[in-house]
Amino acid sequence: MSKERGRVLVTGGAGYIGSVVAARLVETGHRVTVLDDLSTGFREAVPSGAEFVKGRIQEAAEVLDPSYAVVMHFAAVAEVGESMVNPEKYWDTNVLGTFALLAAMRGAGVRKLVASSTCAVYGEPTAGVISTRTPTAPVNPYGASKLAVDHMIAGESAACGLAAVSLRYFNVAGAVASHGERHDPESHLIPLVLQVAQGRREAISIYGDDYATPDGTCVRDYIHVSDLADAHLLALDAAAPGEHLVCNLGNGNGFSVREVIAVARKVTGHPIPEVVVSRRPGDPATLVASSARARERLGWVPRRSNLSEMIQDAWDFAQATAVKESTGH
Ligand SMILES: NC(=O)c1ccc[n+]([C@@H]2O[C@H](COP(=O)([O-])OP(=O)(O)OC[C@H]3O[C@@H](n4cnc5c(N)ncnc54)[C@H](O)[C@@H]3O)[C@@H](O)[C@H]2O)c1
Ligand SMILES: O=c1ccn([C@@H]2O[C@H](COP(=O)(O)OP(=O)(O)O[C@H]3O[C@H](CO)[C@H](O)[C@H](O)[C@H]3O)[C@@H](O)[C@H]2O)c(=O)[nH]1
Repeated sequence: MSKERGRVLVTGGAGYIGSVVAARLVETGHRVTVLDDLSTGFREAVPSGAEFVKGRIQEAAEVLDPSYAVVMHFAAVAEVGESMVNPEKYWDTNVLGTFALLAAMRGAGVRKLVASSTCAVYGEPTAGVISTRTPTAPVNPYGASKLAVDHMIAGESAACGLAAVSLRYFNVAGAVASHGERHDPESHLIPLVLQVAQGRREAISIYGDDYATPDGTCVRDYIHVSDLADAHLLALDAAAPGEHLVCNLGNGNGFSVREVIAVARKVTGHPIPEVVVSRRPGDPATLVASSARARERLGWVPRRSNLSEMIQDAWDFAQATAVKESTGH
């Protein structure tokens, strides 16, 4: 557990991953302020015990002051498909937004940052698992914008002594208590599959079955959001001033789209009909992590690596959310 007990600004703390980490920070005794514009997040996802400021990261200077010890930066636009058709939104929010956040941190003398990065920065590596030594070569504007952010953070660390950690998540899944994946419209595989099981969709569309993978569908490395929260707390004290530490976070196991659907059938007991449609532009065939550096530098060990448990937790969250929506509370 971190020794840090100063104020923490959590950008994007009304979103899926940010709200889970904000809740964990509150539980472990940190004073948390969430800054979120609610563009994709939900006010009710902000944990009780955290202060909430509705606003954009572009205006972070209005919130940050020297009482903050660290910023945890989750706020972003993060849809691969959308980034292919609306790339300027990705440069605007992810790059210009983070640029403004870093300037605000400099102005307020906040010298620690833990930021969300993504496996999308690696593009489509041809061989083996992806380590932090794998060359970065994004194949969509989302990944390109997040790589630009990582470069910006590296420069800030070198020039201004920022202690920074970029955590490159692979495919985040699962839920923790009342915090889970909830986007409107939803685009991610597991919540969509579960919407079929709930009767909210007729079938799950498989985006292509002609990839060079064992069953022809895309392979991803799914990581439980609770394990991600562990890594964020460990990251609080991991970098030295002037250092930009980059770690991958995944389990090192790949599951195809068809395997995910098969596990979801077992978890939900629903037949979950599938239909194969054309590929989604910008999707790499296979993304599987080596998290060796996270283990070495953060002492991080994933504890919830079972896909069936991740989908069970996501299912419990989806069912509880459906009840809340139907009863209004
Ligand atoms: N979900 C994944 O599998 C995954 C994988 C790799 C990386 N990531 C990264 O993790 C982070 C969180 O992703 P998520 O899945 O929780 O997404 P999310 O959409 O649930 O959360 C993002 C939050 O940021 C807020 N936000 C967006 N633009 C903002 C702005 N300009 N100012 C203030 N708030 C703003 C949104 O309202 C939302 O609450 C992102 O940086 C994303 O790139 C996610
Ligand atoms: O209805 C769907 C939705 C998704 N998929 C497939 O399922 C896999 C997973 O797709 P998601 O949309 O759930 O996740 P992505 O792999 O596109 O994206 C995730 O990983 C990215 C990095 O590649 C980003 O970090 C992003 O934020 C994060 O959600 C992909 O092969 C996609 O083609 C389908 O077949 N049908």
